[in-house]
Amino acid sequence: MARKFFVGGNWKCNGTVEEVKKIVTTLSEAEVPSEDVVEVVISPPFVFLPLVKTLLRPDFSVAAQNCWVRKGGAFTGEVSAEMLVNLGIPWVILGHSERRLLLNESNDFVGDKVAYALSQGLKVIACVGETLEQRESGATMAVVAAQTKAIAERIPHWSNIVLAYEPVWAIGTGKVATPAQAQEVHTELRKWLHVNGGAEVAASTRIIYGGSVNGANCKELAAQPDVDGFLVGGASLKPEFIDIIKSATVKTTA
Ligand SMILES: O=C(CO)COP(=O)(O)O
Repeated sequence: MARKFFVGGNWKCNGTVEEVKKIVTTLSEAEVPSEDVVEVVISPPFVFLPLVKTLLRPDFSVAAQNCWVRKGGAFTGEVSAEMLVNLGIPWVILGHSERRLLLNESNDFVGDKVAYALSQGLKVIACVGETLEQRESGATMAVVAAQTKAIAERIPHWSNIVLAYEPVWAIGTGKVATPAQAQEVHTELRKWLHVNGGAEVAASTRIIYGGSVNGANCKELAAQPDVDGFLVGGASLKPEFIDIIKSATVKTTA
């Protein structure tokens, strides 16, 4: 099954109403490949989700950056999966390294969140990735496999999940993984999916790369056979995000 190229824009904790309107206008005016070629998902902070959803072009969709691990209730400061569904938000990013590391979200906790979000009908961008220390000690695959396993053992199927490989050392550092480094981990992750989920899951699950992706490096990364798209941070706030969306055509012209 062909894997449609996927480009996510993770705005993280950035933006004002004015900036949101400006970025969304830039996106609306851009000429990009059709929905058949690329799936684009924009992820603003919670407070801007309704505004972005209202203003965004209909061929792009929106994602929240997190949600609560179970049904909503007395959990001050949290936003539940049910609320996202109620607002018509189709996607949620879960397990981002900034939450794993800064907010101590464990593999089990992230796995529980992914399972609950899926059970409520959300689609999930599930993030995995190693720190520099882990990479240098040769633990990359063990780390991402453990993170993926904690998700896999809790979910009924992979059909509504995009797996984002985001090496922590490449996030916000300008130090992008080389195309070979990205391809190597993506291949390993696909093998892991094959062994643990079967041939169909391995062939159809999109594995996207995140970490210092920009307009200049996206094409070479996109050309890697197991790179099915990107999760973009800093560059998703800039006009070069459009070039990153356009890198999807590397797959169709290959
Ligand atoms: O964390 C990321 C996307 O989720 C990547 O961030 P940067 O593109 O800013 O490195």
